[in-house]
Amino acid sequence: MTQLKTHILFGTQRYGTFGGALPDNNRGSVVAKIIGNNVMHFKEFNPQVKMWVFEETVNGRPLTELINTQHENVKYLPGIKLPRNVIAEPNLAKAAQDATILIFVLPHQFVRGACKQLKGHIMPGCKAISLIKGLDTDTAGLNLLSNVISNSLDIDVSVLSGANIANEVAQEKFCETTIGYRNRHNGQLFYELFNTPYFRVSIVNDPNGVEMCGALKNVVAVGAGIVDGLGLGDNTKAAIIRIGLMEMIKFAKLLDPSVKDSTFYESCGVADVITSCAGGRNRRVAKAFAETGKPLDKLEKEMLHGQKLQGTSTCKELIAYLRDRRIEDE
Ligand SMILES: NC(=O)C1=CN([C@@H]2O[C@H](COP(=O)(O)OP(=O)(O)OC[C@H]3O[C@@H](n4cnc5c(N)ncnc54)[C@H](O)[C@@H]3O)[C@@H](O)[C@H]2O)C=CC1
Ligand SMILES: O=C(CO)COP(=O)(O)O
Repeated sequence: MTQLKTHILFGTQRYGTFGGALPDNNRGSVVAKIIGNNVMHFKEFNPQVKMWVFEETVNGRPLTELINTQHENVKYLPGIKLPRNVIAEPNLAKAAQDATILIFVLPHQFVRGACKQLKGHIMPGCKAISLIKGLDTDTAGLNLLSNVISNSLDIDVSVLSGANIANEVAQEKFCETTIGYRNRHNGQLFYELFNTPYFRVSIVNDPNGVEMCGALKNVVAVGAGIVDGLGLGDNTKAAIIRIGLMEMIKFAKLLDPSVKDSTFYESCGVADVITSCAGGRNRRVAKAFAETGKPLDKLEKEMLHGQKLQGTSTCKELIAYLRDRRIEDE
């Protein structure tokens, strides 16, 4: 309750949700649904949620206009009603205008571009949370996307990650998720914003651990997909999952020795590895790759509407990092 009073002193809060997604997986809209409902329950939150949507034409009309009139992302999340207080906005700077909280839910390759557009257009003291599962691929060396956002915009960035396949969350099937905070006050604020009876949030003071889990599990899921595509069986897949999790821990600690073991037992750790190796896109595309031998970019076009598979780009970053370290060590 102390937290709530403090928020009221700050005045009302506005939100910008950054993201959209593919037909079978729309993380941005799913999150907008959760937040749109939750802000109605706490009076320190402004009841209007602005959602930046990468604009496109659907049946001859702008997608944002369709969302705002039908309250449904008819292209990417058909059949799921969005709360009426969620307003789609095609202009990024306008969507972020007046926001005191920014939620980043977009594919990793667009983060730097979005930050560039946002620079100089956000409220002082604004705070952010990143739901992105991937690593920055634009610079040499490994870089967390929360750092990219934080350094570009000079704001505090928490992280949310977990076993959260978007379709299932959209249907309100029970799951857990993990928020990693740097600033406890912000962690608690984001707990209030995201927690629901079907989307149960835990908060931990290990943002780097939470973020690395979300990026690294994609690599394990690619391995699981290859095992499935080659028909190697469930025992082999279980071995990939077990060894993969151990390697995730080892790698995360190599990058940041302060990462906590306990984080890997949260939803962002073991649970996300399991769900991604069972039902995620990384697994699905890798399985098709092993089965058909088609080039990856062709499969990305066919199965991901041209978006990049996160597991493989993360793999490339990890290999380059390990290679550079070995060279330095020698
Ligand atoms: N889909 C899922 O089940 C989950 C996704 N996530 C994470 O959420 C983030 C977003 O993932 P998804 O919603 O699945 O999207 P996605 O990876 O399927 O990408 C498609 C989305 O990117 C948008 N887009 C295309 N061009 C763009 C541009 N130039 N700038 C900005 N956006 C553009 C499109 O509007 C489309 O909505 C990713 O980091 C993902 O790892 C996290 C948990 C679950
Ligand atoms: O992160 C996810 C589930 O938690 C979704 O994984 P994919 O990106 O492999 O679909």
